[in-house]
Amino acid sequence: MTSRLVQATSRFRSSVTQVVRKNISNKRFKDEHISLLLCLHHGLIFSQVMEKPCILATTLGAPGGIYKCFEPCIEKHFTIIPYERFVQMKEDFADKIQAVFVWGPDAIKVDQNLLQSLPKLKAVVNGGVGVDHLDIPLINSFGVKVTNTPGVVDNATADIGMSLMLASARKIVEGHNFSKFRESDYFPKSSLGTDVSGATLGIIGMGRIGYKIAKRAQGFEMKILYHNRNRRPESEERAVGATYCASLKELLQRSDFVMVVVSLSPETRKLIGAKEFAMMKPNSTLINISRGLVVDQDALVDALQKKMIRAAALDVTYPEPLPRDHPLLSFPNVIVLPHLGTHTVETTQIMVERMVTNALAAITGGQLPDEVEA
Ligand SMILES: O=C(O)C(=O)CO
Repeated sequence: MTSRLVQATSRFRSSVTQVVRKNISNKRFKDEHISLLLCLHHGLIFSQVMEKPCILATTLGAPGGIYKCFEPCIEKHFTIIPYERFVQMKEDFADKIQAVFVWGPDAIKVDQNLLQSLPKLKAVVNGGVGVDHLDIPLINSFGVKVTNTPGVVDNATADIGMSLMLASARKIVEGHNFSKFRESDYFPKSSLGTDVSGATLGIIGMGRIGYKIAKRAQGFEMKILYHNRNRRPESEERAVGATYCASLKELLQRSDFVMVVVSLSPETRKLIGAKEFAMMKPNSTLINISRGLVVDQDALVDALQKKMIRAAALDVTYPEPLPRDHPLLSFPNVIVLPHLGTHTVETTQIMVERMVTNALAAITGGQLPDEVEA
């Protein structure tokens, strides 16, 4: 009798599992259905459905989670647990998650609590290059590695920097708004732009992205200055004709466009503040594509109000996005983007593939292509 019951239960489990699997792979079940089934049959089918290693994806499924369309590339190797589902069913997922995927300064904090709740975690895998939002020593103290995607983001981020510089110089956003909402037929003369060609560009931070910007600026016949922790005579100065400024002050005093590309660290936090704005030319433009906190935003508002600089163009702010009533959004000469540095289909695809490679390496104990050391 007992053995017949065991056999019947086992047949029932296997037919339920097959139905669930088929419907998951055909995408006929919605997330809620899957969650419900997993709850109902927890213990019966769970281990069979979750046969791939699990990752916790922190913003994949969020409203506007742009990475959703890249799920197939991840799902080849992993079962994705969106953060929202994890929060609802922590006990079910906690000991199955082996990697956490985060995208830049994500809404979700990888903190002590989260790390403590994931005993099988091997890696925190970051999309993008900046890892200032991750406490690497803390993460490493749990025996967990951190990876990012260097190199992959350089062209797209440099392109955003150039787009912001050109858009600000040539009043692209103001011109568009005039065309769309105009109250008269004449674009005001006071709205004349300024030349990029032949102007002086000061790049703060001559890493891989700074170098890509310098290469692009060369095509615009710009004079290129740079300020960096280390001088880069071989690759940067000779290749792109950039001139090193040992002091930030010199760069600020000489540049028509100041492009901030440094990564955020305790040394670069509020690197550009009231003192620095006072050094800039009154017709200069500040472009920030690094992290919002590298610029003191209150000092920027003050500098714009006092016309100490001509304009600002920002891909990054704090917070992101800015509240709609933030004073920076009230200036016609300020462009604010919602951190679009890497947002192209091609770059994001490569970024996700690199994240998958890093996660697989961490889980299988292989060599990590992009480990970030503390
Ligand atoms: O790669 C990053 O960290 C970025 O923020 C690109 O904009």
